[in-house]
Amino acid sequence: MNDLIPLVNKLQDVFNTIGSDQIDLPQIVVVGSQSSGKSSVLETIVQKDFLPRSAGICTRRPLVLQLVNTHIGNMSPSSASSDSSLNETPDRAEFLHLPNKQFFDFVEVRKEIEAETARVAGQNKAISRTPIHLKIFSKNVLNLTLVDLPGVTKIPVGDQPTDIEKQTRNLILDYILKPNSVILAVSPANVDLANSDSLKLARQVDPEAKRTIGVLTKLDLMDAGTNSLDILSGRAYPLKLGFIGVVNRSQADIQNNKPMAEAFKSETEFFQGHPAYRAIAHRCGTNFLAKTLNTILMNHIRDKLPDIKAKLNSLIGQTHQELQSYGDPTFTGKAHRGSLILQLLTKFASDFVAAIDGTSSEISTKELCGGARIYYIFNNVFGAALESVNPCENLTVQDIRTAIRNSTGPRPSLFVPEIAFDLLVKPQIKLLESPSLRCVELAYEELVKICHSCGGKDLARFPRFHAKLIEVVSDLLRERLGPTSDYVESLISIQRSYINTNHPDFIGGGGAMSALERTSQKKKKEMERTRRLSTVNMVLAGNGADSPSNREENGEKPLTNAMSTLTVQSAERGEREKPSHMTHHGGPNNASISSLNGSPHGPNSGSKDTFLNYFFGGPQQRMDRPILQESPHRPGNVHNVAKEMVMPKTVLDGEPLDFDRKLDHMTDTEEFSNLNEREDMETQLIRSLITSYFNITRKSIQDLVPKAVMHLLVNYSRESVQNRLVATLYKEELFNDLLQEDDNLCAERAKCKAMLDVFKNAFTIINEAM
Ligand SMILES: Nc1nc2c(ncn2[C@@H]2O[C@H](COP(=O)(O)OP(=O)(O)OP(=O)(O)O)[C@@H](O)[C@H]2O)c(=O)[nH]1
Repeated sequence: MNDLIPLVNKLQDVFNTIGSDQIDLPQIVVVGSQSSGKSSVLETIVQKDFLPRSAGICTRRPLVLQLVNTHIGNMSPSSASSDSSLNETPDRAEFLHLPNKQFFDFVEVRKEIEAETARVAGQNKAISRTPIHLKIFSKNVLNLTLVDLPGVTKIPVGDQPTDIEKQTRNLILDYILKPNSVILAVSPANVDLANSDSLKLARQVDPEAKRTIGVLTKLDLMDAGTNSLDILSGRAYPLKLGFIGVVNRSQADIQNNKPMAEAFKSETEFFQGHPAYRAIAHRCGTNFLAKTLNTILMNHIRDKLPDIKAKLNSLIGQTHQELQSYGDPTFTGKAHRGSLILQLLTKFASDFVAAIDGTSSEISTKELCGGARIYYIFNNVFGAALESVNPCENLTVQDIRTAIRNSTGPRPSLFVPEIAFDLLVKPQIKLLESPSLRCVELAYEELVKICHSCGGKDLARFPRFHAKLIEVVSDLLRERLGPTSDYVESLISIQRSYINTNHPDFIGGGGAMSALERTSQKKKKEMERTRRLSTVNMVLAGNGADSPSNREENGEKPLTNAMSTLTVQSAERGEREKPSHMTHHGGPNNASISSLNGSPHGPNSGSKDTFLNYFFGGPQQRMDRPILQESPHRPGNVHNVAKEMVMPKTVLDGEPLDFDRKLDHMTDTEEFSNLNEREDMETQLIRSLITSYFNITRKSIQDLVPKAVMHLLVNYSRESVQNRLVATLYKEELFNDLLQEDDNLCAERAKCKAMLDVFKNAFTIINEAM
């Protein structure tokens, strides 16, 4: 049983070698406010002057103190040569940070503690969390493991930081929070217990007071007539482990170098001679405290050992697993290099393919990744980008009019020419190029991202190999980016190279006209309604009516007039051009006129035969476009209307034409702002034709670009990645370089290996002891 404390000391030693605090080993933690007498208690237990003493704060680093009783043979393995020599060994001390040095002079021990404290915590009054490990071998001590902590301070002194109180409290809490710590709460008897910092802290972490043992110091300094019997007998403040009263050396005793043995004697005399404590003297004093602590610690260890063993078992499992994750260094040897390279390379390639296909085992449930992101790019990003393009983007009235004029050449504009539509729609199709190329880029960027996430933990071990794999796949992707972008660019060029007005979905001239007519009629009706309302208002106001003739005088021509004009022209063209399927008669094409003017045949019957249908794809004319020829039959009225559209008004009116001025105004927007009704109609017509054709092209681009990206970029790289990697990297001369392990990883593996050894060692120690 008495071997249990050395056992924990052994475990502590083992864990100290790797600085691991994963196992919460049973230990006694000494807690108290500054100058409450903590160090004095420890010194009395050890029966040696070995701790720093000064006016201010002395303990500035945790001191883990292992007391080893040499009388019963509890020597450290390093120093124990034979059992017979044990009793002859003088008391000595060893520091963990000075493994090869033994201290026989305890003044030197104190100096070393001071120097080591200053080395880490500095020369001022600051504190540090790094513990000092000290082992004392003596025949006068009982086996114990105690931790002396800095005392709780309230006000910073000297160079102490302003939050010194918080720092100290946190440090103390770190130690006493561990469930396997027994709290030795030191309180000076000459201060009211209600103000005891140590008991307050202990209660925070041990509210049931199960693992707190109280120590009352300075009982000799209590006011005359007062005593702490209530506390010591457990009536004032109940603790399961009880209170023990001690009397340490006073400052004067220390200064006078009062020997420990004498201090012991004085303490015993104090309790035995004190009227209040005489009855409990056998349960007071440092000697009794040391014995009690020894028993408490042993019982505590005995209780906790099965848990510690179980914890060690699981730690061994975890650490073993972690060690495996760093890879086995033996497999990088010459005999295995080739197969290792091939295995990692194949894993990388299959990760890449799996990420694209969405079959990866590490698929995220938090965000879109891999192939799903490519799908998202196609359907959402690219789709939305295409949808946002306005078919008539940057297309002003002026552009349309200029295009119409330019496309008629030196001749006056008679019809809305196909060439103008062609001229105008091509640059609009070009607007689809930029989002399409961006779609290629985005898919490319996604593939690059995918390749960066491939390889997993196995490859983290070989950073150079990983980087090389990424480089090769990135090169492959970059190679494919050019051809894919070129192809997509040519898809747009293909669309622009031939404007297929025969496309079944194209609205055509007839459709556009009908739509326009519907809109204009709607507008007209609205205008009529407004006029009627205003007429009523005027009549009511006693004013003249706004007759239709008046309106025409004011230059307001009904829209249908212009439509009729266009239709009449179309009839005339029909006459002149005589498509083979049309009947050859002298007058205008009545069917067309009637259809545009809302004939009972409806817009879908005769309207297809208007001149616009002819140009922009009326079903009958699409296949057999007639040759233009001058018709000898031109009814006067039609001729005049057409003439009016062809000839500038000034010429008709006989006014002299100022050519220079007209030339200046050719590109003047003002000219376009005063469009006549027919010109307005033409512009609107062109716009709706462009929109219709653009929408057809957009739909087809939206369909073709993702297909091209999948075929030329995604599927290509997916299928060729493995071959490319093997061809580029599976080369004997590269193996050494590729299999260079990461330095950090090697260090981590070594640390992990050491940890595993420690856990295994600790497990064996416990197994042997139990
Ligand atoms: N008379 C008397 N003086 C004591 C007793 N215990 C401690 N002292 C004195 O109180 C002062 C502080 O004691 P320490 O043991 O240094 O107190 P500490 O809690 O370790 O102090 P820090 O480590 O600085 O927090 C010293 O001068 C001791 O001599 C006691 O039981 N009786």
